[in-house]
Amino acid sequence: MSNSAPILELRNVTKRIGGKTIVDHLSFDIPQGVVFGLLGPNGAGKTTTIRMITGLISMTEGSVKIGGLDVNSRFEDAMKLMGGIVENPEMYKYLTGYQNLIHFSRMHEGISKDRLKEVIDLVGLGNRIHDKVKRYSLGMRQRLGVAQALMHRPKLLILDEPTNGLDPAGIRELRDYLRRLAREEGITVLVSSHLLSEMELMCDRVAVIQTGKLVGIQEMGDITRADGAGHVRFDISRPVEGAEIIGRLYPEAKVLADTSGFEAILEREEIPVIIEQLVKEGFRVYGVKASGRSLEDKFLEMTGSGQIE
Ligand SMILES: Nc1ncnc2c1ncn2[C@@H]1O[C@H](COP(=O)(O)OP(=O)(O)OP(=O)(O)O)[C@@H](O)[C@H]1O
Repeated sequence: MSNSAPILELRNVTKRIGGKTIVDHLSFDIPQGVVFGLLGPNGAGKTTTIRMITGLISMTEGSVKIGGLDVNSRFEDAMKLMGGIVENPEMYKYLTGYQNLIHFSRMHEGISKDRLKEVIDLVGLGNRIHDKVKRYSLGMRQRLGVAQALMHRPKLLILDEPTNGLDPAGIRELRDYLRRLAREEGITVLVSSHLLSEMELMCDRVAVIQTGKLVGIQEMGDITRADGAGHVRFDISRPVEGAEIIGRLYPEAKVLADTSGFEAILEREEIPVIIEQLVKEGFRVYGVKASGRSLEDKFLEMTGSGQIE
């Protein structure tokens, strides 16, 4: 397998249950070493997709390859390349974190104590690993789960809704070490979430799914690029009046005024037209600032719905 070969390939992956299509011909590739997000509202089919990738349920149609190995025909070899937490990781609360890892290491061949130390350090549990799991915060249990999923050196780590129940500090921590895994260890990470803001911070690339269908794939770099459409802020005199004029000129721009100016979602080429118009109408323009478009805007544009958090 060359370095540029995708670590995960989905082709027309479909799940029908009782005549209902839950996942509908989903096709996408995930390259190595990225943090890839599966984003969609509740019930979009994220968990069902992940359960098919991890072999927990069968596909009705389509194929999944992990590291070029077909999950149907080469199940065991494909699974060796993957580590995942799909359902909540079942840890033994009355054992220490370390005892739990020792227990789970017996499910694989040849995991050394050195390797355990490595994964413990990687998830930052070094100073608490000999505490009982019942004393761990949710974030620490989550990290212990990741350590367990990583011990056999998988190339692909799959986490279903990993931020569920974490507080903002926990989410930031999780995000930082997932990104570190991708960067330093070359591990590819697939995470699912229904929270746009988290995906935007955590992922390099995001696939948006809705009612089981792929709506779009987006590079985070593209979304935050300032030369495409974006949020633009105009500081002007008489902002409410100015906003009204621009709103009439560009009804798609969602113009929003406040006391010192207004903001609008605009294409780059619309900006000089607006400046010209404002000056012509006698407004004083004190400043114009383009900022990158958020994933939320892009998500709304792709799904055409308000189903976001
Ligand atoms: N075994 C099943 N039988 C019938 N319907 C199912 C089954 N499993 C899932 N579904 C339905 O398929 C749809 C997608 O479910 P899934 O759990 O994959 O969504 P999700 O995107 O992961 O959402 P959530 O974030 O709520 O978990 C839902 O409408 C769900 O009710």
